[in-house]
Amino acid sequence: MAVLHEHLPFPVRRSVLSVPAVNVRALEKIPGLDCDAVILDLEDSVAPEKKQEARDNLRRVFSAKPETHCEMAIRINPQGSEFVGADLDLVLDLMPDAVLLPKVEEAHEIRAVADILSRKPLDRKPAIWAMIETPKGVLNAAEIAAAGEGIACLVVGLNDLRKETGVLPLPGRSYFVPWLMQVVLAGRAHGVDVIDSVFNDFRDADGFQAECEQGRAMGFSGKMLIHPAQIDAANRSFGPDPAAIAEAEAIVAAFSVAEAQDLNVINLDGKMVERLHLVEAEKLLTRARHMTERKNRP
Ligand SMILES: CC(C)(COP(=O)(O)OP(=O)(O)OC[C@H]1O[C@@H](n2cnc3c(N)ncnc32)[C@H](O)[C@@H]1OP(=O)(O)O)[C@@H](O)C(=O)NCCC(=O)NCCSC(=O)C[C@H](O)C(=O)O
Ligand SMILES: [Mg+2]
Repeated sequence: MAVLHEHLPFPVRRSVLSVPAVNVRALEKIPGLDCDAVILDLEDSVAPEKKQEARDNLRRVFSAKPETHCEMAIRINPQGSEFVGADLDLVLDLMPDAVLLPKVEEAHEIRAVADILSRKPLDRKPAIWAMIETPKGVLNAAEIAAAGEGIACLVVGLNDLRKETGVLPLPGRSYFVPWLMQVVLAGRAHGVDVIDSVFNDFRDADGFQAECEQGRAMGFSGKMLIHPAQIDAANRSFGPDPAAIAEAEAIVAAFSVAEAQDLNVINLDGKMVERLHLVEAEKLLTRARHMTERKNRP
């Protein structure tokens, strides 16, 4: 699983595609998709009477020992549901890169799952990702991000949040923006990655592009997706663009000359550039190199 990610000092999660675990045809497509991560969904996209069939499908997927280019997360059913025990047993058997918990509202939910994962002696434990998709989840996002114990990513779920709050889906997600920013701030404060919500109308390419750009501007690392047609636009929007790469290269070059060695701030073409920008530039170039390597892999 996720072989290229292991060589990266930080994750790349521009495009995080949800694939219903009950849909065999969709599961078979994963190796050919250029997304950074896949969420194998046992929750909302799987009817109650199909949950076991969906788990069996995932056993087959993992028995093929997939060495995919992307992270593999399994989204389990909510804690307290009749399905979660069997879902967690599956996670312990299959050892995906991450387990995604839906509708998380309090930090103890993260710790409970971390505790279950820690009962099995494992070299490498699945990371814990949390869906923030209820009013309480948004209010407690900082506490959830600070739960420690393997929490690695917050994923916003606006479908549930709309259902729970009655806030209307207006253009530009106007009334959701403060809550989205609250999740971004919570994640960034605690070194936890943040992924924007799905965009349901997968045939509306312009609307999707606009929402990716908005998510990028808000500070999200990437977007949860529902359809393969959304992958390229998400990769473009959340990946470094050519202008940003050129700027990063100029910053690295400017700081590498002998006269800049003992300077913390320099003048680069009339703009103040500090060493913190150098760190950012180096990170961006590493990300860009990783993406090019992945595109060029055989
Ligand atoms: C939305 C869909 C049901 C549409 O599916 P379909 O009608 O099959 O679309 P297409 O005919 O356009 O599909 C073309 C081919 O692409 C494959 N496909 C489609 N979706 C996926 C996918 N997600 N992963 C992999 N492959 C996919 C189809 O099989 C077609 O293949 P082929 O027949 O060979 O041409 C469907 O896209 C879908 O089910 N999407 C995912 C739904 C899902 O995962 N829902 C849960 C996540 S959303 C969420 O979590 C919300 C959150 O909780 C919140 O509260 O906001
Ligand atoms: Mg949801």
